[in-house]
Amino acid sequence: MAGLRGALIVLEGADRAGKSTQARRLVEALKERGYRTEGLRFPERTTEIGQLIGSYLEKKSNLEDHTIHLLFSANRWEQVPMIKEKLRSGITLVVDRYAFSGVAFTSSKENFDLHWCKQPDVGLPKPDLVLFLKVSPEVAATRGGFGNEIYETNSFQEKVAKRYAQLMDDKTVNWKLVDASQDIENVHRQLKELSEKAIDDAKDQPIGKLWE
Ligand SMILES: Nc1ncnc2c1ncn2[C@@H]1O[C@H](COP(=O)(O)OP(=O)(O)OP(=O)(O)O)[C@@H](O)[C@H]1O
Ligand SMILES: Cc1cn([C@H]2C[C@H](O)[C@@H](COP(=O)(O)O)O2)c(=O)[nH]c1=O
Repeated sequence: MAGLRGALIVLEGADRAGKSTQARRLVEALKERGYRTEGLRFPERTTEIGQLIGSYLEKKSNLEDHTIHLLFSANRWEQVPMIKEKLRSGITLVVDRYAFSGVAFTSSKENFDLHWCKQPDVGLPKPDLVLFLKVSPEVAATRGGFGNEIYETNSFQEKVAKRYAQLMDDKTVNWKLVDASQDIENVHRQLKELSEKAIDDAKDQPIGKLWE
C-alpha cells in the first residue's frame, strides 16, 4: 500500500549461529506471504571499503583495531541512503548483521569499551526488530567452516557472547532472543512469526535513529 514503509529486521548472533541460513529463508518466506522483501548483509564486501574489510577478516592484511572498527561502520553508512529509500518505498529489509556485531566484536578486544564502540553507528536507521540467534560457542564450533576467519576462535566468541548480552540490556532496542540450537525449520518458524508482527507494527511509524 502506498505510504506504508517496510520494516528493518536485523539478524544478530555469534559466528555460525545460522544467521545467513535464516536470513535467506526469511526473505523467501516473507515474499511468499506477499511482503516486498530484500536481503542485505554486513559487511557488504563488494564495495571498496568492504574489500578492505574482507581482506582483514580473511587474514590477508592487518589493520589497526580502531581503523577496522571505523571501516565496518563506514561500510554501513555507505548503504544508508539505499536502506532509507527501500524502507520508504515499502520494502522490508532483512539484514544479516548490523551495528550490534560491530560493537560486540570490537569491544571484545583489549582496551575497547562498549560506549566508544557504539559512537560511529549512532544515528543509523534503527531496526524495528533485532533477532538474536543464541547458540553456545561449543555448538557453533561444530557447524561447517568455523575457524577460517580472524574472529573464529572459541575464546573470542565467548567474549563476543558476553558483549551481546550487555547490548541486549538496552530496552530501547526491540531485541527478540531465539534459541538457535534448535533445528533450522523450528528456528525459521519463530523468526517468521516475529517478523510479520514487526512489519505490521512498523508500517505507519517513522524510521527511528539507533542509539540516539
Ligand atoms: N539450526 C541449525 N542446526 C544445524 N546446523 C545449522 C543450523 N543453522 C545453520 N546451520 C549450519 O551451520 C553453518 C553456518 O550457518 P550460517 O552460515 O547460516 O551461519 P552464520 O551465523 O551466518 O555464520 P557466520 O556469521 O560465521 O557467517 C552452515 O553449514 C549451516 O548449514
Ligand atoms: C558487521 C560486522 C562484522 N564483524 C565480524 C563478525 C564476523 O566475524 C565477520 C563477518 O563474517 P560474516 O561471515 O560475513 O558474517 O566480521 C565485525 O567485527 N564488525 C562488524 O561491524
